[in-house]
Amino acid sequence: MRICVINPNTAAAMTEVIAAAARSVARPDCEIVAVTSTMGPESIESHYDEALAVPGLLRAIADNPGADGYLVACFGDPGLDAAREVADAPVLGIAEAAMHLAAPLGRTFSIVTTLDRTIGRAVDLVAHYGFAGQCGGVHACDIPVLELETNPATADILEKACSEALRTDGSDAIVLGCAGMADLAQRIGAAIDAPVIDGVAAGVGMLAALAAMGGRTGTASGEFRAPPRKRYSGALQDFEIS
Ligand SMILES: O=C(O)C[C@H]1NC(=O)NC1=O
Repeated sequence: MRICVINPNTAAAMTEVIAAAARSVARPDCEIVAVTSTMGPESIESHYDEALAVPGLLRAIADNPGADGYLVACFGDPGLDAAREVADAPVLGIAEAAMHLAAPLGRTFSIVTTLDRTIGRAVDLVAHYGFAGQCGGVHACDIPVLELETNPATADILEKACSEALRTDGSDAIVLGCAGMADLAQRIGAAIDAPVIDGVAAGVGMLAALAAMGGRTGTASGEFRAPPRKRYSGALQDFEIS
């Protein structure tokens, strides 16, 4: 089994964090291929960044054919539907996966993301995935994405934000709102004595289960079948990937 985990920003150091989290839960027979986008923003912290991250994500999928599943390792789940039209195997986003695995762990979960400007996107995804009744709230820890790895106080700040979120919302579990937080899930879970779900690990587990069940998208008649062929111009003139 092979699962392709794609960091849609261009920060290779963050991809290493993501890869380690993915491999920490992967089955022995599951190879994790970790990919860093080759074009687009160095981090994704706005709608603008999300939009500009999608071509690199789609290119990464097209350049890694034949995986049994693909994981979009960015909490905004950028380009998820387009990725499903291009991929030849199931595609999950880490926000989607984290919410699905947090739901059975209590009555409600809280999300702790990076900058407060990304809260709205997370709220939209909660509604989109059908968890509006189970998400007690979305909060920001106010650490920029690329500072998660460089700020020595990240773990303490995030632990405090998660503890505050549980108390404020009365929630039972935490969803970490950034792929760059993946290495802190277990430490924070122990510190606040509550389940803390990282979407990278959640996504790898769900994709492995889907692969074992023969799950697939992109059926000949389904919405996520290959897109119609057409010309693209300008910077996308040679962006032929399907
Ligand atoms: O939306 C966010 O703040 C987190 C999101 N941005 C990013 O570059 N990787 C992520 O997981």
